[in-house]
Amino acid sequence: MTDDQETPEAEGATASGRATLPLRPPCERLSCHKSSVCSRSYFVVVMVFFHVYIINVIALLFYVHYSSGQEDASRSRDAPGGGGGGHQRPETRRAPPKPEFLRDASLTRIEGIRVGHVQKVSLVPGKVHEMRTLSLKPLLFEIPGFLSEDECRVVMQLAQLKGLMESQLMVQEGQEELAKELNLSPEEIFNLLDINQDGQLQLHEILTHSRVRDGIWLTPENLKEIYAGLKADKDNNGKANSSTKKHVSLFLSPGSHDRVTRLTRLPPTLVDLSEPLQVVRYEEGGHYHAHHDSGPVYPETACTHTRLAANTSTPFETSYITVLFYLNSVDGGGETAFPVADNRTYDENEVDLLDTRRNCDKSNLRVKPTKGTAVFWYNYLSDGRGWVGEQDEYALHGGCVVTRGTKWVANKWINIDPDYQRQARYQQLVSQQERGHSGFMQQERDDFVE
Ligand SMILES: O=C(O)CCC(=O)C(=O)O
Ligand SMILES: [Fe+2]
Repeated sequence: MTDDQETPEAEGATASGRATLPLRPPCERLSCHKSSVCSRSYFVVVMVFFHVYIINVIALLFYVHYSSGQEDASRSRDAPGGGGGGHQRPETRRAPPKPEFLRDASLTRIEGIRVGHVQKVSLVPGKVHEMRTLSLKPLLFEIPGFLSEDECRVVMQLAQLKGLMESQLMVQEGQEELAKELNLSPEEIFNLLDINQDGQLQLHEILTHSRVRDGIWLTPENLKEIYAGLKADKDNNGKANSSTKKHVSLFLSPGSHDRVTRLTRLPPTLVDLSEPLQVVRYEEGGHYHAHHDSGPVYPETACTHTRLAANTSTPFETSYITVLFYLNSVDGGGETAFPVADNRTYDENEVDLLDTRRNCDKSNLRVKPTKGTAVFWYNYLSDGRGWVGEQDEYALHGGCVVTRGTKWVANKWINIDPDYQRQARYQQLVSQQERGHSGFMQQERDDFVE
């Protein structure tokens, strides 16, 4: 290319005679053009991004607001008297709300970890107990020193006292023998019964221990007779009194279920509504063939403790957890046997594992009765959702023959209906009954005291 071969702009500029402007290279022009186009598109792109960003932020805010609104709605639906207003998820996505009295009723299951594992548990202030895993199938634990010596004695004496009361009411002729066996002074009896230790025996304190048989309770007249028999009613005014006031901690007093509640980590209501402690005494030669503490639940015989609510009480049959207390150390035999614990290998056609008289020695696990020790086990598996599942066939157990001395045990069966809704209805009925009953008790007390 020569010097004459100018660019068209250069030529034009020369021809027009206009002042020659410094020529900008084409690329610069182009760049200028490009820059203006670019800035517009750049602006558009930026604006688009900006809008998308704003829309995203708004959508996010809506989402946060919407989901917290849903939580509030479900919370208010669960709350007592919650109207369930506001946004609600479709019912299919949520289990039906629990009734108020079972809101906290998810059944905690204690982990066994492995056989021999020891975990520390805090059951009473200032004391730590050790809980040892004895088997995983059934989930079975042993807690030495759960009851003090005094508590063991009190439970045994109270059981004897109740035997005496029953004999006074039912079998007059057995009375003297039992009274001798009881070997308690009227004052000691008084102290055992005087739950609040106020030096007076209120009717409800007697009634706490006066369920004679299923559905049969002592009447005020019976109690007057018993008072007279025990010479506790010194003024003969139907109101018992005590001259000495000795403090006896009553394990069976209302609220004494605390320790069991702490041990099992179950909702307190479930423990409180379970049947009362059952004390059993075995003489030499006594035994108890292997059995389950709970039977299958059929709709028509459904959970007998549900029937209690309909005024036909006990026997209870659905023990979710059994807590067994050894009230004395047995001189010979009397172990609690778990024939198939952790291992179901026996040919059960050859060995009758239910027969504790013959086959206790073949049991996979035997617990030696030691005064104050408690063992507890789950008779049911979990349903995986915090409620009672299938019955645990490994929970089979029995009492081996007492070869020397006597054996005293107390059972605390924690009754929970495997049918969650039925348990809920039962608890509702009981709380209604209790509200009505407290009025009745007050009336009875007034009548009795004067
Ligand atoms: O006596 C024992 O060791 C077991 C008692 C028992 O299983 C029961 O009373 O249900
Ligand atoms: Fe049992």
